[in-house]
Amino acid sequence: MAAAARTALLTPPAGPDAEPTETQIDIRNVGKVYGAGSDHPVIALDGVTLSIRRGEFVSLLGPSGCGKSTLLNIIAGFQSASSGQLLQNGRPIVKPDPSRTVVFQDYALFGWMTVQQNVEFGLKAKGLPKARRAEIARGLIDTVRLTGFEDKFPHQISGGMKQRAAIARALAPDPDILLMDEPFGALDAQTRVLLQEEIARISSETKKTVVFVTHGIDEAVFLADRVVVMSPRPGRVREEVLVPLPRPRTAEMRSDPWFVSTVNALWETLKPEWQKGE
Ligand SMILES: Nc1ncnc2c1ncn2[C@@H]1O[C@H](COP(=O)(O)OP(=O)(O)OP(=O)(O)O)[C@@H](O)[C@H]1O
Repeated sequence: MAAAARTALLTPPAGPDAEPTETQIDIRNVGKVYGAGSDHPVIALDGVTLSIRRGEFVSLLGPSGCGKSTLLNIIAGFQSASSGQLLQNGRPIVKPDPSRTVVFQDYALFGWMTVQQNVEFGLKAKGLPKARRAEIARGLIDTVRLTGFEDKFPHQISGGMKQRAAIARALAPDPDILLMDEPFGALDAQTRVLLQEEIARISSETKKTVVFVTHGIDEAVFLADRVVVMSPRPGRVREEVLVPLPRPRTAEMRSDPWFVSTVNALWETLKPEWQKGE
């Protein structure tokens, strides 16, 4: 992307509608080496520094293998960084925690549980009485527009519905941070667009902090307040694009001139790397 355009896009929103500025996730100079000490160590991340504000929707965009999932797993607490520091509200992230939940590409629903039971599962750790769990789960099932499918098992519903159920389950513990790893990657193009609109709506309504990993440039821009573009491996933050589109995001915004030109500019920047990674 041209430097002038990038500078313009990086101008923060100001005035009464400006987003709150409280840092929720602070990633400081994080590196990750797989197989350190082996003959073939893989440097997945190198010096990643990123601050994410409470309530912000950040898309992590980059070519295959640049370390997006690694970074997400480190934020989740599933993996540890090899170097650097990761803080949530000023405290080190050392293990998984219900304040950060994850939605994966492959849904990760329990096949032997109904939609309702899957969503309730996310509430078990809270120690709530059964009736209250059922009530909260019904509300979340309604939020993701799955009412009427509570008693279906995962094999009885479509991929898009499975992902809606997985989103409801991830929202169940009322996390501060929702981490999404290519959540729509396995869905057909139409379902993907519909679910993008749903997650845009849900994230606006619930005001969660969202970190969304994707290869999809238009998806990254459509959903995010900020697109963080990563370099090819070893992954570093290569550029950041602030998205000035208002919320709630609507389908028409995909034809907004700013949206179209930004997606095109990002594609021109990333195309050579995508081609190399093919
Ligand atoms: N457990 C592991 N052991 C060794 N290398 C790994 C491991 N996990 C990931 N890697 C390597 O680290 C690099 C980053 O992987 P990662 O999955 O984080 O990238 P990504 O950007 O999410 O890729 P994709 O978009 O294809 O999912 C890749 O080269 C990958 O092969």
